Amino acid sequence: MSVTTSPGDSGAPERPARTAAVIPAAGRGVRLGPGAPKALRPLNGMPMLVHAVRAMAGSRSVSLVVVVAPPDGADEVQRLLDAYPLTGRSADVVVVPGGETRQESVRLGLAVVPEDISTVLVHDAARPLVPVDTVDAVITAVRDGAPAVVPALPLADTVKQVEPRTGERAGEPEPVVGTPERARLRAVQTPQGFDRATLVEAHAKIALEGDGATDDAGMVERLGVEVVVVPGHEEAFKVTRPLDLVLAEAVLARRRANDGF
Ligand SMILES: Nc1ccn([C@@H]2O[C@H](COP(=O)(O)OP(=O)(O)OP(=O)(O)O)[C@@H](O)[C@H]2O)c(=O)n1
Ligand SMILES: C[C@](O)(CO)[C@H](O)COP(=O)(O)O
Repeated sequence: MSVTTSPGDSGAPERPARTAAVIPAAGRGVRLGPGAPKALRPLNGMPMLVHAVRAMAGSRSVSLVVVVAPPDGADEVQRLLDAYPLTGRSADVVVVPGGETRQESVRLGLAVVPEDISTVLVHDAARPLVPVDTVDAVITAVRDGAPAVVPALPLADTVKQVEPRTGERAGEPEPVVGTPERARLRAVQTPQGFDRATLVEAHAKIALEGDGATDDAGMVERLGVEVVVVPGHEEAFKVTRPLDLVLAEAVLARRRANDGF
């Protein structure tokens, strides 16, 4: 494991080390198609992961960022982060090797978060453009007492539940078996924010049971602990398929035009 401390605001007062952000970045990006691991692909010339690290470090509350690299790629990721140091503020950035699944990668990242840090964010490297206001809204809700917080948006599409065909009928059109009430559904984003002890317990339980979940809040739900929602942001979308890269470049071009950076 290696540690990089970025150059920070000279003379800025020390903040207590209370919020850490774990960034799982160990995925291959199969749905994005052939090429480098997804987190290392460039957006406006800078790796997606660096955008995500800066998005987390952009919150004044975040004092530690744990990047979970591909299992055999921690050194490469460390070199890359060294090449793109944080600008404007300081946070410690730590790189650890990840695992075979997102869940395992988060658990490995969480393992190096010091116990004196009470609030932990988990943020996909694949959501590089989340605005800092969304990050801060999640942190505030946790600090105000919620053990688990997710940013989320209402759905634009109607959602159907289907019954996959199996056996001789595999491949035939799937039958619809339900239409959940759209007004009560939310599309969940990251960063998801947690009381550290709750998240550690949730990951330990799921690992012990050999079970899986597609997001961290889902694991906490299984403890019977309440998860609450704060407003997400359309720019916090996940880069999953090739068209998402086009959208991400367009968002960055709009930011450059608006902010002149
Ligand atoms: N073994 C894994 C798998 C995923 N992730 C991370 O979890 C986040 C969300 O996962 P996803 O978007 O599904 O990324 P990939 O697994 O890379 O995508 P795909 O399923 O298309 O391969 C990403 O930042 C990804 O790097 C991880 O850290 N470790
Ligand atoms: C955590 C997540 O981004 C919340 O929407 C999502 O569940 C990750 O799913 P993926 O299939 O690993 O991209």
